[in-house]
Amino acid sequence: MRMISGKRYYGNDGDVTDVEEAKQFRKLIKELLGYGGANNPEDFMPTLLKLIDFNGVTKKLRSLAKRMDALLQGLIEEHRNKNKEESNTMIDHLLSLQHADPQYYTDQIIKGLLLQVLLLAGTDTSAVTLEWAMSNLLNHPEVLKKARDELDQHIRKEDSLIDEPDITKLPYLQSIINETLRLFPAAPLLVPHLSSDDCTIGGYDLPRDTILLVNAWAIHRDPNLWTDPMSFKPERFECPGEANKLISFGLGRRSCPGMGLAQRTVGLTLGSLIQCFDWERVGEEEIDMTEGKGVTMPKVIPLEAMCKPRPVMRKITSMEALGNI
Ligand code: HEM
Repeated sequence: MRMISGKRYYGNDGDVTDVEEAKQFRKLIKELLGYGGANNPEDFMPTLLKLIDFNGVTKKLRSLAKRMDALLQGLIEEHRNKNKEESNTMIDHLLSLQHADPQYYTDQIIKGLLLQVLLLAGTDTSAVTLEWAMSNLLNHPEVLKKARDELDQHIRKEDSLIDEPDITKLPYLQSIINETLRLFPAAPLLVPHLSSDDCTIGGYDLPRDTILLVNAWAIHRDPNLWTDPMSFKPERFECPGEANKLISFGLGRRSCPGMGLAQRTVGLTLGSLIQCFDWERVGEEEIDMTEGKGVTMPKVIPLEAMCKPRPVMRKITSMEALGNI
């Protein structure tokens, strides 16, 4: 949200911009993601069940949409009334596009882009992938060490931090992300598709207008496709072509348009966490890897870990304190 609106909504109360607004935002996002993963019987018997609003989902969704719309409209108005020189957020940029092309960039379109593309499709997917990646690393210290060695070898200067161009030159870090997306895809059933015509998939005849869910989670663990599928082994991606078997971002025309951005942000954040801190589990026992419900497959038990700054971090913070950065 800091990129989108310049406000911080997550963290401790002392860190967020407006405690009440932050609480309201977090509650709305949680509700929204919960409904995204819900199996709604109305989708399967629309005519009959919609009439009686079978389990009240439609009503709850309408109320949720109204509250979310009001929050986003409030943010747009705040930015509209702000001094443009002071602010450089995504809302500001979308408002300047509105200025140039008011017919297309209406408030409605801006709210849709903010909510669906940036917040729903872009944020939680990348955040849960990072959490699963860190959990895997903490359960496999030898992999964590290998990743740290790769980073230290590549970034030799002791006061330099990993930057975006480094990511493509860190194949082991990339393999860790691929292996995380294989075992814990952030969209395990991708996004529901609807057949626009009669078709045959995998020997099954699908009439037009059938909802089709692709079980990426199961395909990524299929022993006919992967050797030792249940084990976390980033090295498997050293074999050319293995990464092409992943469908964590979907395939074809409706595949994820944010794939490049996600790979950069997850790579840069994970690389920075490994480069800047030494990590350990809180206790002796392994991190629990049980998957929870929800459209982006969160962990049932959120990750908790201990970290200690590495020398590069200490160097950079002391240079910062001296005003050299
Ligand atoms: C690790 C991070 C991410 C994962 C695993 C992921 C995965 C996916 C998947 C599986 C789909 C559906 C593809 C299909 O059904 O065939 C999708 C769609 C989409 N993603 Fe992502 N995504 C991620 C990050 C992002 C980011 C950062 C953005 C944008 C900022 C984004 C924007 C979208 C949009 C707009 C769609 C809908 C595309 C359409 O319906 O045509 N995603 N994503």
